[in-house]
Formats: sequence, structure tokens, C-alpha cells
Amino acid sequence: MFHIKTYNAISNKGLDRFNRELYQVSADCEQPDAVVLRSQSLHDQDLPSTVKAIARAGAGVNNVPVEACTKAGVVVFNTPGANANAVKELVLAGLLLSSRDITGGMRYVQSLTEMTDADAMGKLLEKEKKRFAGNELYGRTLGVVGLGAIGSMVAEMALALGMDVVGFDPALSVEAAWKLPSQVEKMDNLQALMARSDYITLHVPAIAPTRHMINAEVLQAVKAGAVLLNFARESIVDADAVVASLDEGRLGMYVCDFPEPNLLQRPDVLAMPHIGASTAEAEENCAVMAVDQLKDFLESGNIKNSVNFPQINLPRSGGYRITFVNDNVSGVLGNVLSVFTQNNINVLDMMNKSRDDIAYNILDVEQVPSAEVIKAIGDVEHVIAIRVLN
Ligand SMILES: NC(=O)c1ccc[n+]([C@@H]2O[C@H](COP(=O)([O-])OP(=O)(O)OC[C@H]3O[C@@H](n4cnc5c(N)ncnc54)[C@H](O)[C@@H]3O)[C@@H](O)[C@H]2O)c1
Ligand SMILES: O=C(O)[C@H](O)COP(=O)(O)O
Repeated sequence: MFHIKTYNAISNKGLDRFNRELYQVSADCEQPDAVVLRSQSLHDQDLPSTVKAIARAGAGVNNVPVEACTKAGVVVFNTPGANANAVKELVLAGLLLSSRDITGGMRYVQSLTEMTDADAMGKLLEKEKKRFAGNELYGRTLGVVGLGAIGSMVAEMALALGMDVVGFDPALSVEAAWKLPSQVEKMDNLQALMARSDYITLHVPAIAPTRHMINAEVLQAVKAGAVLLNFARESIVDADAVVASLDEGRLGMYVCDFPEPNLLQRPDVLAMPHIGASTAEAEENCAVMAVDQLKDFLESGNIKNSVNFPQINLPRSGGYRITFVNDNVSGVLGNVLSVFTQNNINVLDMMNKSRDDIAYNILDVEQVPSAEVIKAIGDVEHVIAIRVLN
């Protein structure tokens, strides 16, 4: 029986994929084999030593202590692209809300509670509507920072709206580059993108190099009156610098999914409560992907879409499956194989992959490995974690 601890509202479409004869799933589990979560922060929690994997049903893993997990041999998964469409649609809303005074106009209409005469109301609205005029997106330039799953969809959408699109992503993967529409013009640096764009939208992960990537210096390069949209993460933008730029009349508007106290009560800030991925479809997609990846890992040792471990998939070749994690240094696999030789255990198939400082191995062996054999493998220098699967 595997024990799964959940945090946050994980869609049942995903959780129902755990066969309850094999899995116990609960929010109260104290010694889980694995964790499924959304934005719950694990930074201030001690992870039970029983945890072998953490699945983030979503994209951002800044709420998970990934480095510590890697050191402990804990595999961290996310669900790339599973909520990208939901974010793309909210970015579209952000573009429209910042271009037309839709919310101001609606608030004004709702404020006319004293009016009883429809004709008089119609005349008043025709007179006042000029206060809520805006501009079109067509023909304007959108700068997309980060051209991964979300950024590329946003770029495609903006092109379909008749916008010009420029992009900046120094870490763009080959796979992501293939998905990018050819009309997206590549910018060599952030300042160049800021200087060209009427709207700037951020779609980068919250990692050390992106912390405050939008700061006072970068905001100096912004086109007067430009709109900045942040549906990525709070830490990417220096909110004080944004407020200063808005006060100065340089930045025209800030649209964000990550409000901070100094951004409230400003007409030039449109703030939402982190709802970029809050659609039924995105929540289901993320939960299904997270659960499927976790099951494949727990039951077969395979790894797909991990942020700290290599991708690996070894079809079962019968016998008994052992997986182990080790420091990525030479000689460890050889020493482990010696344990099998010494114990007359025949290896049917095996696969070894590495990523940065970590290596991960799957081995199918013919004879059942005894507790002594498993202990001997665990005792090999640089072996961090070991599992025996049925
Ligand atoms: N508002 C929400 O609810 C919501 C929902 C989903 C994701 N997000 C956030 O959006 C982020 C991006 O999501 P995604 O699914 O597109 O991820 P992704 O990994 O597919 O894309 C991220 C892109 O950013 C690029 N990048 C990394 N460092 C960069 C830098 N310094 N400058 C420019 N580009 C850089 C990467 O090369 C990659 O192409 C997530 O990490 C998460 O924090 C927010
Ligand atoms: O990184 C993500 O996927 C989003 O920020 C979604 O967060 P949520 O799952 O808490 O809505």
C-alpha cells in the first residue's frame, strides 16, 4: 500500500486515478510515500523521511525545497503545460482590462442605483461613456519574457489579435523553440524588449536569476505608458520599483496575479488573487498529469517531468525491480553491481541516467533481493536512496 498526502484542492479527476486497493490518499497522512500539492509551501516544514516523491500539480515549484529534495533523493515532479491555456486566457483578459476601462465603466453603471428612468439613464450613459474609452490591441507590440509553455501560447494568441510580438528567453529549449511562431521577433536583452513593447508579459519561473528581474533599472527602459503584466510570480518583479515607475508616469499600468499591500487602492493596478490556473480544465489537467507521473514512479520507478531528476523509462523485463539514487560520481554503479555478483543475483535489464549532481538507476533482477542485499547496496558509498518494487 502506498500512502499519499495531499495539500490544497486537488481535482478528484486526478485523485480518483489512485486505485484505492493500492493507495491510501489523505490530507492527514503522517508518513507518506509521496505528496501531491499545488501552491502549499513546503519550505518551512520538515519532510518525513518516508517521502520518495513530490508532485506539484502545476508549473511553478518555488514552493518546494527542490535542492534539499535532490540531496535527500526525493524526486520532484511538475506538470508542464497542463495549465498554460488557462493562464493564456487570463493574460488576454489582462490585456483587454488594461486597454479599455471595462471595470471602471461597469462600476459606474452599477453606481447609478438612484436612477429609475431608463431613457434618462440611456442619455446619461451616452454622455459619460467618453470617460471609459480606451485603445485597441491590434497593431500594438507585445513583449513576451519567457517563451515556454505559457509564453509561446500567449505569443500565438497576440499574433492572432493582430499584435506584433517580440520575445526574450535566453534559456529557451530547442523543443520550445520549435513551438514558437516564426513571427515572434527575438530580442537580445530585456531592455531592448522593454523599449519596443506597449505591453510586457512575464512568463518565467521564480528562480534566483529571475528574482527582481523587473527592477528600477530595467523599468527605465520601458516605453512611456506601457503596461506590465505579471502572471508568473511575485518575486520576479520589484513591486516598489513598479510603484515608483507608475508614480513617475512612466509605466502606464501594472496587471498582476500576485498582489502586494503597496499595490492596493491604485487605479493603475489591476490585481487578481493568483487565479491564473484556477479553471476546472487546468485543475483537472494538472491533477491527472501529476497523479499519473507519481503512479508510474511509485509502481515502476519511471520518471517523467521531474524538475530535479533525469527522465527515465525502463519497460519491465520480469523479475524484481530495484531503483537507487546516487551522487553522480564514478564507480557507484560498478560497486552496486558487485553486490549482485557476490550474491549470485542475475541482472536482467538496467538503465542509468544522470542529471547534474544526481544519478538514478533502475535494475530488474532475476532473484528476489534479500534484506541483506538491499542493505549492502544502501551501504555502498554515495548511494542516497534505494527502493525495491514488486
Ligand atoms: N498565475 C498562475 O496561476 C500561473 C500558472 C502557471 C504558471 N505560472 C508561473 O509561470 C511560470 C512559467 O510557466 P510555464 O508553464 O510557461 O513554464 P515553462 O518552463 O514552460 O517556461 C518558462 C520559460 O522561461 C524561460 N526563462 C527562464 N529564465 C529566464 C530568464 N532569465 N529570462 C527569460 N526567460 C527565462 C525558460 O527558458 C522557459 O522557456 C511558472 O514557473 C509559474 O511560476 C503562474
Ligand atoms: O505555477 C502554477 O502552476 C500556478 O501558479 C498555479 O498555482 P495553483 O495550483 O496554486 O493555482
